[in-house]
Amino acid sequence: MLVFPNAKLNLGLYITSQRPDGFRNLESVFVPLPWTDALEVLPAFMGTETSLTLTGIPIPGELATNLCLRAYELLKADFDLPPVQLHLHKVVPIGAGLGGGSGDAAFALRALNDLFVLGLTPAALEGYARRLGSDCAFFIRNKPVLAYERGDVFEDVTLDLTGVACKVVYPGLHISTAEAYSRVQPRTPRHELRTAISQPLETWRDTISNDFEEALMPQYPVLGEIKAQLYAAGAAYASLSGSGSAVYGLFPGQETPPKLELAQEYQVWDGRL
Ligand SMILES: C[C@@](CO)(OP(=O)(O)O)[C@H](O)COP(=O)(O)OP(=O)(O)OC[C@H]1O[C@@H](n2ccc(N)nc2=O)[C@H](O)[C@@H]1O
Ligand SMILES: Nc1ncnc2c1ncn2[C@@H]1O[C@H](COP(=O)(O)OP(=O)(O)O)[C@@H](O)[C@H]1O
Repeated sequence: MLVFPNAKLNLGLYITSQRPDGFRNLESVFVPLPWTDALEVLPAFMGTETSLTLTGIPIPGELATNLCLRAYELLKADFDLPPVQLHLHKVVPIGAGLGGGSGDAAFALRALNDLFVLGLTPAALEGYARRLGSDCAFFIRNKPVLAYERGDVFEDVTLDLTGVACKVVYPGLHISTAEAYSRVQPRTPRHELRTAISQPLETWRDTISNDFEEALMPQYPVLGEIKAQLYAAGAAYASLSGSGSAVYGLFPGQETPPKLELAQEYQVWDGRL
């Protein structure tokens, strides 16, 4: 079975309070971004052990800690799964605020559920996904949602960005999510996100923000520079995604996003949501 785990963007991100479990409560709108990895999930050859092979962007950390294998082990603890042969071709930048690893984990759960006919409901899959990372549960629904608490409790949101031209710029800084959180002081959001997101996209520039920007932009000026370039090029809305370091711009009404003069080592995704 071949699946294509996509990335996500955060439209607004407010870190509202510290939780007793060490995590922060947040408010954010998550939307799928069709920048994808490719993940193949097959039953292993008879007599062979579970394996994971990797191509594409190198993934830091031990192979055993890869979220695809962790997803398999999590289900194996509850179901009599046979050994599997996994192959991940990594395309989505890592440590970019695009949830690439979380998407792999959620798509691995979904693929294993389908391949071995486990009969898990979307709600049950979300439960497993939550145990692999705060962001993972979103990728089970994989449609725009308002996210709360650890980023794993959702409310539906009326938002149709289908076809909106989008540019994502990844300047190659790997920012650790835990470190980024440690730099932010939780506070009450200045605008109500549910109300702001329901207004025309052109108003978001004044009403929707990401708390990580204030915390990270002084140390990494390149993030603010890319955001300014996206606005100068005509973006109706531009922001850091998640805890960075990817910055995106939305260009409604345009066929394709405009070209930008960027440093060569930056990775760019141009497309439509
Ligand atoms: C910031 C966000 C916004 O969507 O995305 P990314 O920038 O990572 O894509 C997420 O909250 C990232 O979720 P995820 O990447 O799954 O984080 P996890 O693995 O669960 O946690 C990594 C670390 O981030 C911190 N953390 C994460 C989520 C949360 N609600 N509060 C936290 O304080 C904790 O220090 C935790 O140890
Ligand atoms: N399949 C995977 N793809 C990417 N990162 C992974 C994967 N499995 C584990 N990781 C670990 O997850 C971290 C990055 O997660 P990712 O979701 O790509 O970034 P972000 O948190 O910025 O959205 C890295 O430390 C990486 O080692």
